[in-house]
Amino acid sequence: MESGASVKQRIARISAHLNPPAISQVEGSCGLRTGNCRAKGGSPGFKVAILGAAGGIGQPLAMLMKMNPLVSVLHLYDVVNTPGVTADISHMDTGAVVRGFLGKEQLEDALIGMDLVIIPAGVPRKPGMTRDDLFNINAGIVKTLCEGISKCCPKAIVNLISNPVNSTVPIAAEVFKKAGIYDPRKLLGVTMLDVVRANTFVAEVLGLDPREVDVPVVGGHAGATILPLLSQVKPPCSFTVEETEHLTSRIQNGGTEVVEAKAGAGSATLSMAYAAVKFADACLRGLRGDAGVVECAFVSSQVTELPFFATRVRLGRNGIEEIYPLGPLNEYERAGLEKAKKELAGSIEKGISFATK
Ligand SMILES: NC(=O)C1=CN([C@@H]2O[C@H](COP(=O)(O)OP(=O)(O)OC[C@H]3O[C@@H](n4cnc5c(N)ncnc54)[C@H](O)[C@@H]3O)[C@@H](O)[C@H]2O)C=CC1
Ligand SMILES: O=C([O-])CC(=O)C(=O)O
Repeated sequence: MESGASVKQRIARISAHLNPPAISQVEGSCGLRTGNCRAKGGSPGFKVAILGAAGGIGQPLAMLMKMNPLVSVLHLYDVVNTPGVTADISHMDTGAVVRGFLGKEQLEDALIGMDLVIIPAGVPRKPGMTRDDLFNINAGIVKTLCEGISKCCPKAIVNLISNPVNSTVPIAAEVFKKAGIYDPRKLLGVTMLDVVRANTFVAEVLGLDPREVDVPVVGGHAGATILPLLSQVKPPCSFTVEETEHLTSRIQNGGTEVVEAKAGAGSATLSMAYAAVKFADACLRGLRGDAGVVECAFVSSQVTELPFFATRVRLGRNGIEEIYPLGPLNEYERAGLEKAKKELAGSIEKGISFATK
Protein backbone atom coordinates (compact mmCIF):
# COMPACT_ATOMS: atom_id res chain seq x y z
CA MET A 1 0.00 0.00 0.00
CA GLU A 2 1.24 3.52 -0.75
CA SER A 3 2.11 5.81 2.18
CA GLY A 4 0.24 9.13 2.62
CA ALA A 5 3.43 10.96 1.60
CA SER A 6 3.81 9.07 -1.66
CA VAL A 7 0.11 9.58 -2.50
CA LYS A 8 0.63 13.33 -1.92
CA GLN A 9 3.73 13.26 -4.12
CA ARG A 10 1.79 11.54 -6.90
CA ILE A 11 -1.08 14.09 -6.63
CA ALA A 12 1.46 16.93 -6.78
CA ARG A 13 3.03 15.36 -9.87
CA ILE A 14 -0.35 14.93 -11.54
CA SER A 15 -1.33 18.53 -10.86
CA ALA A 16 2.01 19.76 -12.24
CA HIS A 17 1.25 17.84 -15.41
CA LEU A 18 -2.26 19.26 -15.67
CA ASN A 19 -0.83 22.79 -15.50
CA PRO A 20 2.31 22.53 -17.55
CA PRO A 21 4.80 25.37 -17.90
CA ALA A 22 4.71 26.83 -21.40
CA ILE A 23 8.27 26.12 -22.47
CA SER A 24 10.68 23.22 -22.48
CA GLN A 25 12.01 21.76 -19.24
CA VAL A 26 15.48 22.00 -20.70
CA GLU A 27 17.01 25.10 -19.14
CA GLY A 28 18.47 27.63 -21.57
CA SER A 29 22.10 28.69 -21.43
CA CYS A 30 21.25 32.41 -21.40
CA GLY A 31 20.92 32.62 -17.60
CA LEU A 32 17.12 33.12 -17.60
CA ARG A 33 15.58 29.94 -16.21
CA THR A 34 12.31 28.63 -17.65
CA GLY A 35 10.55 29.31 -14.34
CA ASN A 36 11.37 33.02 -14.67
CA CYS A 37 9.93 33.41 -18.16
CA ARG A 38 6.62 35.22 -18.74
CA ALA A 39 4.86 32.34 -20.49
CA LYS A 40 1.35 31.74 -19.17
CA GLY A 41 0.71 28.09 -20.01
CA GLY A 42 0.57 25.55 -22.81
CA SER A 43 -1.54 26.11 -25.92
CA PRO A 44 -4.81 24.13 -26.11
CA GLY A 45 -4.31 20.71 -27.61
CA PHE A 46 -3.42 17.14 -26.74
CA LYS A 47 -0.65 15.70 -24.58
CA VAL A 48 1.42 13.11 -26.40
CA ALA A 49 4.25 10.87 -25.15
CA ILE A 50 6.74 9.05 -27.36
CA LEU A 51 8.41 6.03 -25.70
CA GLY A 52 11.65 5.20 -27.51
CA ALA A 53 11.98 8.84 -28.57
CA ALA A 54 15.77 8.83 -29.06
CA GLY A 55 15.74 6.02 -31.64
CA GLY A 56 15.78 5.88 -35.41
CA ILE A 57 12.00 6.27 -35.60
CA GLY A 58 11.65 8.19 -32.33
CA GLN A 59 13.72 11.24 -33.33
CA PRO A 60 12.05 12.14 -36.65
CA LEU A 61 8.71 11.18 -35.09
CA ALA A 62 9.35 13.61 -32.23
CA MET A 63 10.30 16.34 -34.71
CA LEU A 64 7.15 15.83 -36.78
CA MET A 65 4.90 15.69 -33.69
CA LYS A 66 6.46 18.99 -32.50
CA MET A 67 5.20 20.43 -35.81
CA ASN A 68 1.65 19.14 -35.29
CA PRO A 69 -0.69 21.98 -34.20
CA LEU A 70 -2.95 19.50 -32.36
CA VAL A 71 -0.15 18.76 -29.86
CA SER A 72 0.24 21.07 -26.85
CA VAL A 73 2.63 18.95 -24.75
CA LEU A 74 5.17 16.46 -26.08
CA HIS A 75 6.95 14.09 -23.70
CA LEU A 76 10.06 12.33 -25.00
CA TYR A 77 11.02 9.19 -23.07
CA ASP A 78 13.88 6.76 -23.71
CA VAL A 79 16.51 4.86 -21.76
CA VAL A 80 19.27 6.88 -23.53
CA ASN A 81 19.94 10.32 -25.05
CA THR A 82 16.66 12.12 -24.37
CA PRO A 83 18.29 15.26 -22.86
CA GLY A 84 20.01 15.99 -26.19
CA VAL A 85 17.03 15.14 -28.38
CA THR A 86 14.75 17.23 -26.14
CA ALA A 87 17.08 20.25 -26.10
CA ASP A 88 17.36 20.08 -29.87
CA ILE A 89 13.65 19.70 -30.67
CA SER A 90 12.56 22.22 -28.04
CA HIS A 91 14.21 25.01 -30.07
CA MET A 92 11.69 24.58 -32.91
CA ASP A 93 9.34 27.59 -32.99
CA THR A 94 6.12 25.60 -32.91
CA GLY A 95 3.49 25.53 -30.16
CA ALA A 96 4.08 22.23 -28.35
CA VAL A 97 5.90 22.24 -25.01
CA VAL A 98 8.63 19.56 -25.07
CA ARG A 99 9.90 17.70 -22.02
CA GLY A 100 12.48 14.94 -21.86
CA PHE A 101 12.50 11.88 -19.55
CA LEU A 102 15.43 9.50 -19.16
CA GLY A 103 15.48 6.01 -17.72
CA LYS A 104 12.87 3.91 -16.02
CA GLU A 105 12.72 6.01 -12.87
CA GLN A 106 11.26 8.80 -15.06
CA LEU A 107 8.78 6.63 -16.99
CA GLU A 108 5.82 7.48 -14.74
CA ASP A 109 6.48 11.22 -14.96
CA ALA A 110 6.62 10.88 -18.74
CA LEU A 111 3.21 9.20 -18.83
CA ILE A 112 1.04 11.03 -16.30
CA GLY A 113 -1.81 12.91 -17.97
CA MET A 114 -1.09 11.80 -21.55
CA ASP A 115 -3.90 11.58 -24.14
CA LEU A 116 -1.88 9.61 -26.67
CA VAL A 117 1.16 7.37 -26.16
CA ILE A 118 3.19 6.31 -29.21
CA ILE A 119 5.59 3.38 -28.70
CA PRO A 120 8.51 2.86 -31.10
CA ALA A 121 10.77 1.45 -28.31
CA GLY A 122 12.69 -1.73 -29.02
CA VAL A 123 15.26 -3.29 -31.32
CA PRO A 124 14.96 -3.26 -35.12
CA ARG A 125 15.74 -6.07 -37.60
CA LYS A 126 19.03 -6.79 -39.32
CA PRO A 127 19.25 -8.58 -42.71
CA GLY A 128 18.20 -12.23 -42.47
CA MET A 129 15.93 -11.68 -39.46
CA THR A 130 12.13 -11.88 -39.36
CA ARG A 131 10.10 -9.49 -37.24
CA ASP A 132 9.34 -12.44 -34.96
CA ASP A 133 13.08 -12.73 -34.22
CA LEU A 134 12.68 -9.45 -32.28
CA PHE A 135 10.09 -10.99 -29.95
CA ASN A 136 12.48 -12.07 -27.17
CA ILE A 137 13.76 -8.52 -26.57
CA ASN A 138 10.79 -6.37 -27.55
CA ALA A 139 8.07 -8.36 -25.76
CA GLY A 140 9.55 -7.49 -22.35
CA ILE A 141 10.09 -3.83 -23.29
CA VAL A 142 6.48 -3.43 -24.45
CA LYS A 143 5.16 -5.22 -21.35
CA THR A 144 7.03 -2.87 -18.99
CA LEU A 145 5.97 0.26 -20.87
CA CYS A 146 2.32 -0.86 -20.92
CA GLU A 147 2.44 -1.50 -17.16
CA GLY A 148 3.47 2.16 -16.83
CA ILE A 149 0.57 3.26 -19.05
CA SER A 150 -1.89 1.19 -16.95
CA LYS A 151 -0.75 3.03 -13.86
CA CYS A 152 -0.27 6.60 -15.12
CA CYS A 153 -2.57 7.25 -18.11
CA PRO A 154 -5.03 4.35 -18.29
CA LYS A 155 -7.40 6.28 -20.57
CA ALA A 156 -4.77 7.19 -23.16
CA ILE A 157 -4.93 6.02 -26.76
CA VAL A 158 -1.91 3.75 -27.43
CA ASN A 159 -0.24 3.54 -30.87
CA LEU A 160 2.05 0.49 -30.80
CA ILE A 161 4.85 0.45 -33.37
CA SER A 162 7.38 -1.97 -31.79
CA ASN A 163 7.72 -5.25 -33.67
CA PRO A 164 6.48 -7.88 -33.97
CA VAL A 165 3.23 -5.86 -33.95
CA ASN A 166 1.22 -9.08 -34.49
CA SER A 167 2.41 -10.20 -31.02
CA THR A 168 3.12 -6.93 -29.16
CA VAL A 169 -0.51 -5.73 -29.49
CA PRO A 170 -1.85 -8.93 -27.82
CA ILE A 171 0.82 -8.49 -25.11
CA ALA A 172 -0.34 -4.92 -24.46
CA ALA A 173 -3.98 -6.07 -24.31
CA GLU A 174 -3.13 -8.72 -21.69
CA VAL A 175 -1.16 -6.22 -19.57
CA PHE A 176 -4.09 -3.80 -19.66
CA LYS A 177 -6.57 -6.60 -18.82
CA LYS A 178 -4.47 -7.66 -15.86
CA ALA A 179 -4.47 -4.04 -14.61
CA GLY A 180 -8.27 -3.87 -15.08
CA ILE A 181 -8.07 -0.92 -17.49
CA TYR A 182 -8.33 -2.60 -20.91
CA ASP A 183 -10.41 -0.65 -23.41
CA PRO A 184 -10.00 -2.32 -26.83
CA ARG A 185 -11.07 0.92 -28.52
CA LYS A 186 -7.84 2.55 -27.34
CA LEU A 187 -5.17 0.05 -28.34
CA LEU A 188 -4.02 0.28 -31.96
CA GLY A 189 -1.15 -1.54 -33.64
CA VAL A 190 0.35 0.79 -36.25
CA THR A 191 0.17 -0.75 -39.74
CA MET A 192 0.06 2.63 -41.48
CA LEU A 193 3.44 2.08 -43.17
CA ASP A 194 1.93 -0.81 -45.13
CA VAL A 195 -0.79 1.54 -46.40
CA VAL A 196 1.74 4.30 -47.15
CA ARG A 197 3.88 1.82 -49.14
CA ALA A 198 0.84 0.36 -50.90
CA ASN A 199 -0.33 3.84 -51.95
CA THR A 200 3.16 4.65 -53.25
CA PHE A 201 3.74 1.41 -55.17
CA VAL A 202 0.22 1.30 -56.65
CA ALA A 203 0.49 4.95 -57.73
CA GLU A 204 3.80 4.12 -59.42
CA VAL A 205 2.19 1.30 -61.44
CA LEU A 206 -0.88 3.37 -62.34
CA GLY A 207 1.06 6.55 -63.07
CA LEU A 208 -0.88 8.55 -60.47
CA ASP A 209 0.00 10.95 -57.65
CA PRO A 210 0.27 8.72 -54.50
CA ARG A 211 -1.78 11.29 -52.57
CA GLU A 212 -4.75 10.45 -54.80
CA VAL A 213 -4.50 6.70 -54.13
CA ASP A 214 -6.06 4.81 -51.21
CA VAL A 215 -5.26 1.11 -50.75
CA PRO A 216 -6.79 -0.78 -47.81
CA VAL A 217 -4.22 -3.14 -46.26
CA VAL A 218 -5.66 -5.70 -43.82
CA GLY A 219 -4.47 -8.67 -41.72
CA GLY A 220 -1.32 -7.92 -39.75
CA HIS A 221 2.17 -6.47 -40.03
CA ALA A 222 4.58 -9.22 -41.14
CA GLY A 223 5.13 -10.98 -44.46
CA ALA A 224 2.09 -12.93 -45.63
CA THR A 225 -0.10 -11.37 -42.92
CA ILE A 226 0.15 -8.03 -44.78
CA LEU A 227 -2.77 -8.29 -47.20
CA PRO A 228 -3.31 -5.39 -49.62
CA LEU A 229 -6.84 -5.38 -51.06
CA LEU A 230 -6.03 -4.30 -54.60
CA SER A 231 -9.61 -4.99 -55.70
CA GLN A 232 -10.73 -2.12 -53.41
CA VAL A 233 -8.21 0.54 -54.48
CA LYS A 234 -9.53 4.08 -54.85
CA PRO A 235 -9.80 5.48 -57.47
CA PRO A 236 -11.33 2.28 -58.88
CA CYS A 237 -8.91 0.50 -61.23
CA SER A 238 -7.92 -2.96 -62.36
CA PHE A 239 -4.60 -4.81 -62.42
CA THR A 240 -3.22 -7.63 -64.54
CA VAL A 241 -2.24 -10.88 -62.78
CA GLU A 242 1.45 -9.86 -63.08
CA GLU A 243 0.77 -6.41 -61.61
CA THR A 244 -1.23 -7.95 -58.72
CA GLU A 245 1.55 -10.41 -57.90
CA HIS A 246 4.29 -7.77 -58.18
CA LEU A 247 2.41 -5.25 -56.02
CA THR A 248 1.34 -7.77 -53.35
CA SER A 249 4.87 -9.10 -53.02
CA ARG A 250 6.47 -5.61 -52.93
CA ILE A 251 4.01 -4.38 -50.27
CA GLN A 252 4.48 -7.54 -48.15
CA ASN A 253 8.27 -7.28 -48.41
CA GLY A 254 8.63 -3.48 -48.16
CA GLY A 255 10.16 -3.72 -44.69
CA THR A 256 12.70 -6.32 -45.81
CA GLU A 257 13.57 -4.17 -48.85
CA VAL A 258 14.63 -1.37 -46.48
CA VAL A 259 16.37 -3.71 -43.99
CA GLU A 260 18.49 -5.13 -46.81
CA ALA A 261 19.28 -1.71 -48.30
CA LYS A 262 20.38 -0.46 -44.87
CA ALA A 263 22.64 -3.53 -44.64
CA GLY A 264 22.75 -3.91 -40.87
CA ALA A 265 22.07 -0.27 -39.93
CA GLY A 266 18.43 -0.95 -38.96
CA SER A 267 15.02 -0.89 -40.63
CA ALA A 268 12.65 1.77 -41.92
CA THR A 269 12.81 4.87 -39.74
CA LEU A 270 12.02 7.95 -41.84
CA SER A 271 9.06 6.53 -43.79
CA MET A 272 7.91 4.96 -40.50
CA ALA A 273 8.08 8.28 -38.65
CA TYR A 274 6.04 9.81 -41.49
CA ALA A 275 3.49 6.96 -41.29
CA ALA A 276 3.36 7.12 -37.47
CA VAL A 277 2.65 10.85 -37.54
CA LYS A 278 -0.02 10.41 -40.20
CA PHE A 279 -1.66 7.79 -37.97
CA ALA A 280 -1.22 9.73 -34.71
CA ASP A 281 -2.69 12.83 -36.36
CA ALA A 282 -5.74 10.76 -37.38
CA CYS A 283 -6.13 9.58 -33.75
CA LEU A 284 -5.89 13.18 -32.49
CA ARG A 285 -8.41 14.43 -35.07
CA GLY A 286 -10.72 11.64 -33.90
CA LEU A 287 -10.22 12.66 -30.26
CA ARG A 288 -11.04 16.25 -31.22
CA GLY A 289 -14.36 15.02 -32.63
CA ASP A 290 -13.67 15.33 -36.37
CA ALA A 291 -16.08 13.25 -38.45
CA GLY A 292 -15.08 10.58 -40.96
CA VAL A 293 -11.54 9.82 -39.78
CA VAL A 294 -10.81 6.34 -41.15
CA GLU A 295 -7.46 4.49 -41.22
CA CYS A 296 -6.23 0.88 -41.17
CA ALA A 297 -4.88 -0.50 -37.87
CA PHE A 298 -4.26 -3.84 -36.10
CA VAL A 299 -6.91 -3.95 -33.38
CA SER A 300 -9.10 -6.18 -31.24
CA SER A 301 -11.64 -7.36 -33.78
CA GLN A 302 -14.52 -9.65 -34.66
CA VAL A 303 -14.10 -9.25 -38.39
CA THR A 304 -12.55 -12.75 -38.56
CA GLU A 305 -12.38 -15.58 -36.01
CA LEU A 306 -9.04 -14.17 -34.76
CA PRO A 307 -9.05 -11.91 -31.68
CA PHE A 308 -6.93 -9.25 -33.45
CA PHE A 309 -6.93 -8.21 -37.07
CA ALA A 310 -6.03 -5.13 -39.12
CA THR A 311 -8.86 -3.49 -41.04
CA ARG A 312 -10.15 0.00 -41.68
CA VAL A 313 -11.41 1.60 -38.47
CA ARG A 314 -13.21 4.87 -37.80
CA LEU A 315 -11.53 6.98 -35.12
CA GLY A 316 -13.40 9.25 -32.75
CA ARG A 317 -13.51 10.72 -29.26
CA ASN A 318 -13.16 7.28 -27.63
CA GLY A 319 -10.54 5.87 -29.99
CA ILE A 320 -12.00 3.25 -32.33
CA GLU A 321 -15.68 4.02 -32.92
CA GLU A 322 -16.34 1.52 -35.69
CA ILE A 323 -14.55 -1.41 -37.30
CA TYR A 324 -15.35 -1.93 -40.96
CA PRO A 325 -15.80 -5.40 -42.49
CA LEU A 326 -13.39 -6.65 -45.14
CA GLY A 327 -15.76 -6.01 -48.03
CA PRO A 328 -15.88 -8.17 -51.15
CA LEU A 329 -12.60 -10.04 -51.83
CA ASN A 330 -11.54 -11.63 -55.11
CA GLU A 331 -10.19 -15.19 -55.29
CA TYR A 332 -6.54 -14.09 -55.01
CA GLU A 333 -7.35 -12.08 -51.87
CA ARG A 334 -9.42 -14.90 -50.34
CA ALA A 335 -6.45 -17.26 -50.70
CA GLY A 336 -4.15 -14.57 -49.21
CA LEU A 337 -6.56 -14.14 -46.30
CA GLU A 338 -6.43 -17.85 -45.40
CA LYS A 339 -2.62 -17.78 -45.44
CA ALA A 340 -2.53 -14.55 -43.40
CA LYS A 341 -4.90 -15.92 -40.75
CA LYS A 342 -2.83 -19.08 -40.24
CA GLU A 343 0.34 -17.10 -39.56
CA LEU A 344 -1.43 -14.45 -37.51
CA ALA A 345 -3.05 -17.02 -35.20
CA GLY A 346 0.39 -18.26 -34.06
CA SER A 347 1.81 -14.75 -33.53
CA ILE A 348 -1.24 -13.64 -31.52
CA GLU A 349 -1.11 -16.78 -29.37
CA LYS A 350 2.61 -16.26 -28.75
CA GLY A 351 1.97 -12.72 -27.45
CA ILE A 352 -0.92 -13.78 -25.23
CA SER A 353 0.97 -16.68 -23.67
CA PHE A 354 4.04 -14.47 -23.02
CA ALA A 355 1.93 -11.93 -21.17
CA THR A 356 -0.16 -14.42 -19.21
CA LYS A 357 2.56 -16.87 -18.19
N1 LIG B 1 5.03 -0.95 -37.00
C1 LIG B 1 5.82 -0.68 -38.03
O1 LIG B 1 5.35 -0.50 -39.16
C2 LIG B 1 7.29 -0.57 -37.86
C3 LIG B 1 7.88 -0.97 -36.69
N2 LIG B 1 9.23 -0.84 -36.50
C4 LIG B 1 9.77 -1.28 -35.21
O2 LIG B 1 9.98 -0.14 -34.37
C5 LIG B 1 10.96 -0.45 -33.37
C6 LIG B 1 11.99 0.66 -33.25
O3 LIG B 1 12.73 0.79 -34.44
P1 LIG B 1 13.93 1.88 -34.55
O4 LIG B 1 13.49 3.18 -34.03
O5 LIG B 1 14.46 1.78 -35.91
O6 LIG B 1 14.97 1.26 -33.52
P2 LIG B 1 16.16 2.02 -32.75
O7 LIG B 1 17.03 0.98 -32.15
O8 LIG B 1 16.78 3.03 -33.64
O9 LIG B 1 15.39 2.82 -31.61
C7 LIG B 1 14.71 2.17 -30.59
C8 LIG B 1 14.80 3.04 -29.35
O10 LIG B 1 14.12 2.34 -28.31
C9 LIG B 1 14.82 2.62 -27.12
N3 LIG B 1 14.51 1.65 -26.08
C10 LIG B 1 15.00 0.41 -25.89
N4 LIG B 1 14.49 -0.12 -24.76
C11 LIG B 1 13.65 0.80 -24.25
C12 LIG B 1 12.82 0.86 -23.10
N5 LIG B 1 12.76 -0.15 -22.24
N6 LIG B 1 12.12 1.99 -22.88
C13 LIG B 1 12.16 3.02 -23.76
N7 LIG B 1 12.94 3.02 -24.85
C14 LIG B 1 13.67 1.94 -25.09
C15 LIG B 1 16.29 2.58 -27.54
O11 LIG B 1 17.11 3.21 -26.58
C16 LIG B 1 16.23 3.30 -28.86
O12 LIG B 1 16.46 4.68 -28.72
C17 LIG B 1 11.55 -1.81 -33.81
O13 LIG B 1 10.98 -2.83 -33.05
C18 LIG B 1 11.13 -1.92 -35.27
O14 LIG B 1 11.06 -3.25 -35.71
C19 LIG B 1 10.02 -0.29 -37.46
C20 LIG B 1 9.48 0.13 -38.65
C21 LIG B 1 8.09 -0.03 -38.97
O1 LIG C 1 10.70 -4.52 -41.56
C1 LIG C 1 10.95 -4.18 -40.38
O2 LIG C 1 11.61 -4.86 -39.59
C2 LIG C 1 10.40 -2.88 -39.91
C3 LIG C 1 8.99 -2.81 -40.30
O3 LIG C 1 8.12 -3.32 -39.63
C4 LIG C 1 8.67 -2.23 -41.61
O4 LIG C 1 9.50 -1.53 -42.21
O5 LIG C 1 7.55 -2.46 -42.08
